[in-house]
Amino acid sequence: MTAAPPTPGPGPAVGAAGGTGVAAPAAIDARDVHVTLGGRPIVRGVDLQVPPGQVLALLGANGSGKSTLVRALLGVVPLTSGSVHLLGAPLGPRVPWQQVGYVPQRMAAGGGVPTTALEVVTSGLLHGRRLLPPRDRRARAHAALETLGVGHLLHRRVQELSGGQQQRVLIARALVRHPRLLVLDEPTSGIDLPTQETFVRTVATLRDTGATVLVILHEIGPFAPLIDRAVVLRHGRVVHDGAPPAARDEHGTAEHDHTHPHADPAPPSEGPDLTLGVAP
Ligand SMILES: Nc1ncnc2c1ncn2[C@@H]1O[C@H](COP(=O)(O)OP(=O)(O)OP(=O)(O)O)[C@@H](O)[C@H]1O
Repeated sequence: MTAAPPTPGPGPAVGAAGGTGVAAPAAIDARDVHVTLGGRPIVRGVDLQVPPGQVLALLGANGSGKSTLVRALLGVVPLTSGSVHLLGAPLGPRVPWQQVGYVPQRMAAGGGVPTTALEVVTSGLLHGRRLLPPRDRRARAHAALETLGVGHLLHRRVQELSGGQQQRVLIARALVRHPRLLVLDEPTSGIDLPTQETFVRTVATLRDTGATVLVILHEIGPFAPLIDRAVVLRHGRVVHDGAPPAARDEHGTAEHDHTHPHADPAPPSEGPDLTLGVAP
């Protein structure tokens, strides 16, 4: 019989939990993930292991496959091949979904149906095994909205709210379940600066509780101090994985990260060929 390999397989333990010597599973463990949509390969062989407590920014030009990758990681779009474990469980019913928060990109908070912020946020307390909200749902929804500075909107119809307010309601819906893994798809895009700063404070608070955060960003912007690691996609492949890329040259201002806003320029080529300036 051979000894266990030193490198972990799918669903590995990657860190020590609380000094007990018991290793905690990776929050995300994706191996050789491929996604084809409409006959076109969109995600092409992505490996991504995210240890518990890490704040990871997923960057890349428009159309590089960021949203598709995240949706595949969460089981929203099917994998063409590869494997994904979340919080130690293979993608599927064994994932503790009540501990996973997801804020999709560009979604109207009410989905066009007249509904209040309370109802939207409370829906974040439901999952496959809980079809009725808990009794303390109102207090929990209010607390989540308060975290984002909009507790006073609890009984307002979301259709009457501004884009930034609706975005805060959607984030509150993800936070109300106290996620161990929070995934945000461009939470700050098109949002006013005060709301962006509120998001950053909220993510910092969540990070301090040991949660893992994966955030798709067009601009690292106000998130910069929080980002432990940046992964850059190009044409569905990882072309950088490490420190956040440094802005440079004509893009060398704090306001302009060169991963944005240019569309993924050339047709897919074989192998990664993007050179990025990386902060030491
Ligand atoms: N359901 C789908 N069917 C076919 N093609 C799709 C589908 N969803 C996305 N695509 C294509 O996949 C590519 C990647 O899209 P995706 O939204 O993942 O990129 P992105 O990096 O998140 O872009 P952006 O920054 O603009 O949001 C695009 O060319 C898009 O048109």
